[in-house]
Amino acid sequence: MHTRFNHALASLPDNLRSAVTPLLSAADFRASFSAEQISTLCTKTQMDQQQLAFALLPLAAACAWTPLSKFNVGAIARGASGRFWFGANMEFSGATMQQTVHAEQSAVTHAWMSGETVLLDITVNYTPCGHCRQFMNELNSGITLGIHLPGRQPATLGSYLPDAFGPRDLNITSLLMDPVDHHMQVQGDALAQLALRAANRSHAPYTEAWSGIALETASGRQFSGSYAENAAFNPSLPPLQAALIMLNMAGESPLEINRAVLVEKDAAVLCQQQATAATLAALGCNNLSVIHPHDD
Ligand SMILES: O=c1ccn([C@H]2C[C@H](O)[C@@H](CO)O2)c(=O)[nH]1
Ligand SMILES: [Zn+2]
Repeated sequence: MHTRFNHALASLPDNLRSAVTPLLSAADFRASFSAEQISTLCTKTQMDQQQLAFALLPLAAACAWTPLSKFNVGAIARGASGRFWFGANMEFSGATMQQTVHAEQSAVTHAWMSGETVLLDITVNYTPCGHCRQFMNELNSGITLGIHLPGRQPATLGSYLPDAFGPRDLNITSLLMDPVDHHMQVQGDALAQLALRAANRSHAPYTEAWSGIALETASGRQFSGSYAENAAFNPSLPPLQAALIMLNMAGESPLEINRAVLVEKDAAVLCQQQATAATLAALGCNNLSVIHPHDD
């Protein structure tokens, strides 16, 4: 089991701690539980799914990477598949504040990158900031997404974001988590192909500046991330952040990246390269290659 869970695990009720420890200890644990695992945990703890989500939040928050604030936010997104997806905030020393990942963005992106196509709700240990409310308004579940906070009545994103500005205001019908394929192609090794697949799945209906990245860590594992654009532009999540979320959820350190390949559409109106290189450099990785594919 990753040592980051030790402290949070000790704070859980006894029956939950004993039921969840073997799951956290699995070699392939990636900060997510299947519907079947959730139902077993509910039975063993006599909790319903929502009580369980609240009870698991300390484990999600234990995944936070917070060198700046030491303020650990945990989120758990629940997919239509019945899976629970952890999310946690990530901050980067030596980069800019804009590179920060919020826990809600982490949980949403974790689910999306893993193949979930609809989210039902999200449970968070603090109230979602305005930026996260706007980020989540890009989802295909829209304002019906459930929001669960400790000590509050369950509510919808719509009630937390009245008078919302969203994709429809810009006549966009393709929403975040809708499956897409941009059919770009590149030559290159396995890491380049992984980055390409991420770019082909990216959500960038406002600019069509599709991009994706793949990272290889010192242990040889590879992680990819797709760009997620937002109707309000600024809350967009760059591809590097999506890949860092996946790397972090899998229990790897952002300081152990050896190599990165960024795939971004040729002659696009945006450019991820400089910002990506700057944040990677802050994490000690100066080995970024960039590939510009063409449409097929
Ligand atoms: O909705 C929120 C608000 C803040 N944070 C994180 C961002 C930053 O890392 C830290 C302090 O704002 O908390 C979240 O993850 N979600
Ligand atoms: Zn936020």
